[in-house]
Amino acid sequence: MNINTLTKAQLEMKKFGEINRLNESEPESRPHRNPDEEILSWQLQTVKYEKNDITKTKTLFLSENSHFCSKSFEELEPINLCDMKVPMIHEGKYLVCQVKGKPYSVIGLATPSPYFGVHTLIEDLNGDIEELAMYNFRHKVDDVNWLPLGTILIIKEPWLRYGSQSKTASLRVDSPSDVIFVDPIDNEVLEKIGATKWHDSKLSKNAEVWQKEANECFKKGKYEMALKLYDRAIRFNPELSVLHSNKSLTCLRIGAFYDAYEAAKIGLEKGGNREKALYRMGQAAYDMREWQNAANHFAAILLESEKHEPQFEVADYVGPIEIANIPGKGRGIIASEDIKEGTLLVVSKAFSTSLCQDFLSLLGTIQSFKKQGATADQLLQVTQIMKNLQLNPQLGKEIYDLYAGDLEQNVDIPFGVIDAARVQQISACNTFGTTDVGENSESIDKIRLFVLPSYFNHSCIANGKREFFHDVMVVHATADIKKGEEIFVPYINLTYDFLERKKKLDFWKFTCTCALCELDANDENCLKRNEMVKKYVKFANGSYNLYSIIDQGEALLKKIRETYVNRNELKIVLVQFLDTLYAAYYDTGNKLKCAKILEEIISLMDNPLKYTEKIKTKYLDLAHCYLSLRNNRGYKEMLQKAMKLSFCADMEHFKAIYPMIGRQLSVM
Ligand SMILES: C[S@@+](CC[C@H](N)C(=O)[O-])C[C@H]1O[C@@H](n2cnc3c(N)ncnc32)[C@H](O)[C@@H]1O
Repeated sequence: MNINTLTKAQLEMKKFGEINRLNESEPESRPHRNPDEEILSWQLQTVKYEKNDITKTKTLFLSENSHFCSKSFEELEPINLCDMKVPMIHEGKYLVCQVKGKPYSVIGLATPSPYFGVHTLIEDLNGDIEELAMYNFRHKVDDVNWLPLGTILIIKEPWLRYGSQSKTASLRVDSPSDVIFVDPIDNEVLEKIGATKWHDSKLSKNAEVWQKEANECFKKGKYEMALKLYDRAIRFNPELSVLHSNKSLTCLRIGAFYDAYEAAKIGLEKGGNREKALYRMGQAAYDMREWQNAANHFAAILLESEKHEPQFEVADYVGPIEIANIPGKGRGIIASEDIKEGTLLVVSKAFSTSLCQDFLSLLGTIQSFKKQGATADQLLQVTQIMKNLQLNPQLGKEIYDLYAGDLEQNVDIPFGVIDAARVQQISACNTFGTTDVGENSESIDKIRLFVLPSYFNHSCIANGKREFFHDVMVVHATADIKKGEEIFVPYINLTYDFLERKKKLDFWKFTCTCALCELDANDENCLKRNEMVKKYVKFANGSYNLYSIIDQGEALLKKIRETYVNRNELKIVLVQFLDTLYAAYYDTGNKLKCAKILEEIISLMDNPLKYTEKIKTKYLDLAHCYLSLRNNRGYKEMLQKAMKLSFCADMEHFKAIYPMIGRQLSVM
């Protein structure tokens, strides 16, 4: 290809390829940088950006390899920049440094999902200067204030490599557990790392001064800063109970639940307010998923105080199921006893959620580089998981046990260590786009990671069904299941045809062998049928003539029926087609015809697929039709069926959890 015809993105990819090769070359001594020149040029660049109001977030390509240090700080030896090589991971070493350049944010484009990060300039103990890229530390892309100038860092096993934009060396950190932040007032640590010259002797040694500052930060919602300052105050006066109590509340606000629990407990031991401490411990235990422990604390408050009602939320529930090894599928979930259709199997609160309000228009850049799953919501999910793990390292084991794609399973990751590449894989393999019950099924805008439900394998014809109520997943049995049988949930929407289903499932790298996929794979009419429907849908969408849509639809319906003559079950495409035709008849007001079509759809789907969201609404549509046709018995019967398929005990329950249906019922 002529170089002139290459697009900007292609050129960048080409350059990226060259730099990748460079990063596989033999390590050489790190090129020296002139500290004064580097700092000056960094400052000039920052001024230029600010003056021209250029976005301070840059996008760059990242190589797929990643590194994390599994050793504790005590096991490492110091190293300085002048003794480093490039490209090289300096295993067994740590680098002490201080932030010297105003950071700017970056989005690193990597597979399977991108990383948020910041770029800055650091100085080591000898005064040497290097660039540093730190990924996965914060959730918000444009937030760089957490890394102010002068911050003292210890980087475990520093990784010096050639950057993706230029051939200059820079340090890269992917896993937040590879950096230790040092308080400039903490002489003990500074002495240990030989950095007493950075000790800030002008700072007060009075705990109450720091308590006051921490309280101010807390009031302004700057919780991370508040936490740092409470810790500083505690260093100067560990006996002051209120410091621990305030620290506990701050930890709750940022989601560090185990620390919140410990701090409240210490506050209580040191004579702090009992009710507050019990409440905070209860809240923290709830978030630690220690349901009974949480309930005990709330009950204690209730017993001891008449003033407050305890706050109730759902607890996780595990029905008669267990995790087991399934040949050819890794692990899966099986029934631990005979299960009846409709049984509640799991209630699970999400471990983390990518919140749609965190989407920034800027993240559109990521979507344009989208590969499989490399979407902005994946990125948010990955940073959320890492944040949760960083704040609650106790949760590491259950997360690292989850399926991680091609990465080796059952590796030992030490407590508190974050393996960024693994988290990325876990997020890609186990998070699913979810639609809350009662929401429009088109609005899939949140992805969430659940722990136990991640062990369900997929089947299009499943015997389990999951539903989402905000960050809670509920799974029910949709068929009778025998003890020892595997329980599946569908990962994808069944309105997709065979090829589309196959394509979607390729993302999880397996081929579904359920009855529907087997039938479709061996059905010589499958592709022809799908093509006919696609062509018709295109025509119907582009036509305003209802009667011509119906005429052509009826003609095609005949042909579709013919393609199914040798097949007696799971005629999904016929169902989809009837549904399209139903919509056209609905617009003509022909209720009798509508009822007939809906009756056929329902009879064709009288198998576990009747639980799919779309079919459930067909029962309601039919109820609607029967009502117009003054068939009251039929109306009540269909409502009862829709309610049963929603796993609801009675009509009030049905309306409460499906407000959309409730509204629909009220206009019937
Ligand atoms: C969310 S995990 C499910 C739990 C996983 N099997 C484990 O061992 O932890 C998704 C992965 O499970 C496997 N899987 C799920 N359904 C499968 C199926 N029907 N056949 C084969 N493998 C399947 C695929 O490797 C997929 O990427």
